[in-house]
Amino acid sequence: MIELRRLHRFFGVTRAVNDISFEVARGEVFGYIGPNGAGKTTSMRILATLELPTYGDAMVDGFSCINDPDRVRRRLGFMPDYFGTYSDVNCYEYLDFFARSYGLIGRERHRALQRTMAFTGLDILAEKPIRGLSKGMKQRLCLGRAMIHDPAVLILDEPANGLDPRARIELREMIRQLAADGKTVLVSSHILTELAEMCDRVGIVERGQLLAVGSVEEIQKQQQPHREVRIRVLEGSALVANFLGTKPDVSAIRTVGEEIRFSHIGDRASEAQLLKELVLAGFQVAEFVSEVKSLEDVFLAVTKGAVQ
Ligand SMILES: Nc1ncnc2c1ncn2[C@@H]1O[C@H](COP(=O)(O)OP(=O)(O)OP(=O)(O)O)[C@@H](O)[C@H]1O
Repeated sequence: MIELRRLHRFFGVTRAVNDISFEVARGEVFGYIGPNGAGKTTSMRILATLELPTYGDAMVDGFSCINDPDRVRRRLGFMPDYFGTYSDVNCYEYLDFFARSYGLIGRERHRALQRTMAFTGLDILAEKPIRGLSKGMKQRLCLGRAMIHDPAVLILDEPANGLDPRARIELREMIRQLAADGKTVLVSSHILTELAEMCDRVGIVERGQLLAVGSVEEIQKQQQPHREVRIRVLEGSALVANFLGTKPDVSAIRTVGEEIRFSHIGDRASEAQLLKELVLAGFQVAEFVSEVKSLEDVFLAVTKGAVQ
């Protein structure tokens, strides 16, 4: 549904986007992560047809942002990182204005407004003037504005910026719900942990370049192919250590009391197989924990902290 094809955008000597390519499938939530100035906003603005690339192209549902901007706009909702809200209108009037701008009329517009206000939880605040809304509610309103024409693709530029923990969780749930409804979502952030739970895949960008792409687990595997595993048995840890020593994908075995730690090369399935073998060998395994690097760790391993 989204495709960046060798996308470039230069501003003078600044290579804001420098040869970025990736694809996002229907119903997927893709996290676009990078430090300030990495090029996230610029590539999202190109997808939203607000900016033209220097080279390359960006596609939405198969339509080019350069050659077919009107078709792209029909299929895409964009929530910018800074958005203007008209403070003297109420929530209903604000969304109604955008519904009319998208050419929705009559019953269709009414249904779009009902659907959007119910989804964003703004139905109870329909009459409230925008100047009286909290930051979290304004963010919901802006999400509502981006989805009023029921687009297949949503581009959300740092939507969680400045939200309190509860509002962040609510936003995450709304994004997951959109994906469950078949929408494709590209969401950016420089707050890494915030994206880990809501994204199917992430792309890490820095200085206009895509440094890594895939699920957090895949990127973690590329960075460090083995995982640290910690197991606890009720008794016989020395025997377990001997048993593990016979396995070719296990190394660096350490025993502390009834706890055994080791490095394991393999995926989740081979870990589960190892656990099964331990249990079948008669060991009473009380705990089996595999430590996956957090998104934060992956990000630090991939990026260099460079700015331009
Ligand atoms: N219109 C412009 N003119 C000149 N330089 C620009 C322009 N827009 C962006 N840049 C530069 O391009 C680079 C990438 O900026 P961009 O806003 O895309 O990054 P970002 O990853 O979205 O960062 P942030 O998290 O701060 O929003 C930066 O160095 C920025 O200064």
